[in-house]
Amino acid sequence: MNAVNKNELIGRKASAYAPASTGNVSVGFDLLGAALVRIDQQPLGDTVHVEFSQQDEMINSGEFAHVCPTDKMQNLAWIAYVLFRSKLSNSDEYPAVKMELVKSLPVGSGLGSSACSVVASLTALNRLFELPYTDQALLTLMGEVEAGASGDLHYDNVAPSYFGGLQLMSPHESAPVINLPNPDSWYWVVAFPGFSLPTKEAREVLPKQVDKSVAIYNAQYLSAFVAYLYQGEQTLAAKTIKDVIAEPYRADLIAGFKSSKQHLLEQGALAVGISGAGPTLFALTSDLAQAEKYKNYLEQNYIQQEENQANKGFVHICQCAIQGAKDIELSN
Ligand SMILES: Nc1ncnc2c1ncn2[C@@H]1O[C@H](COP(=O)(O)OP(=O)(O)O)[C@@H](O)[C@H]1O
Ligand SMILES: N[C@@H](CCOP(=O)(O)O)C(=O)O
Repeated sequence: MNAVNKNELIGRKASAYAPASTGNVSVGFDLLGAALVRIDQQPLGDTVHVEFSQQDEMINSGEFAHVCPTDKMQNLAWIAYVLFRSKLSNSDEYPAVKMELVKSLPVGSGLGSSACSVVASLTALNRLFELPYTDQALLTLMGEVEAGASGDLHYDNVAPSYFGGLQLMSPHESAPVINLPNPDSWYWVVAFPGFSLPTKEAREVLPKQVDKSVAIYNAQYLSAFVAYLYQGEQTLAAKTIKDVIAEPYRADLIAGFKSSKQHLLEQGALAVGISGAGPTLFALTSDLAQAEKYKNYLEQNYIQQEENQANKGFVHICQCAIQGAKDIELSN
């Protein structure tokens, strides 16, 4: 491409919205994740707008812009862009990029906030550059950037945020994710208490090895969960959600988690667990009226009410989002 054509690209725009996700879903540590959509259809995720421009530029906007690093080289959305570009064989043929990250999720929340920025950024860029990367290549880039933030490679946030649905990571590189049947009868009540728990920190408390009995329980719960979903037994599947790997070590890091979990299970919740690495709690029910009750309870009892918090807590009723960033089209 010659210089004139390069200039002609200036002003071309693309955008992407990446939904929040809940990693692990308790029963599949680092292997299972669900994309989330609020039932009131309000956004719960990040949006990225990109545009070919004369010079590189990055701006943060949105409700949680204040929690984003101001130095663009520290911002995962921009780090993703640098990696995206570094692996393009014809990178020199394209102009600079102006990026706006509309940050709608708190950081260190357990809702895949870092993944949202990475997925929205790479999806928007792939559109802007006219799809140089396949889904699989893009997923690999997403995993690489996410690993830089959390300390370990795990796809359980980026995969659902990009593809939507309830995604199980496959051991086969050629088909890295399995889209499980969508548990459409479930309402996910997600409560972010208003304080952050960095994923890196929540991974450091986990033991490096697990007992044989724990490995067997984990295999039993996860395999039964998947089998029930394929049998259409969504309630049984939800009741099979149990975390024997991370929750025993992380629960004490999250003020109010144990008491809220006990209360919600007594009220009939199908499952209650830590969303991702926490501190967000999720509770499942197939009854919307119950979901509203859990929401009220969590607003009163799980959300931290202190003044001067950097983040405000929130509780939302969600469902598993069918669409991820890949299929959500935004008008610029
Ligand atoms: N755009 C971004 N969105 C979220 N986190 C970001 C972003 N850019 C840089 N970061 C940094 O990456 C780290 C993400 O923390 P992490 O606990 O993994 O978040 P989460 O669990 O919410 O995904 C934080 O140190 C945060 O400051
Ligand atoms: N599998 C990861 C999930 C981290 O999710 P996040 O939303 O807290 O970043 C883990 O449990 O560490």
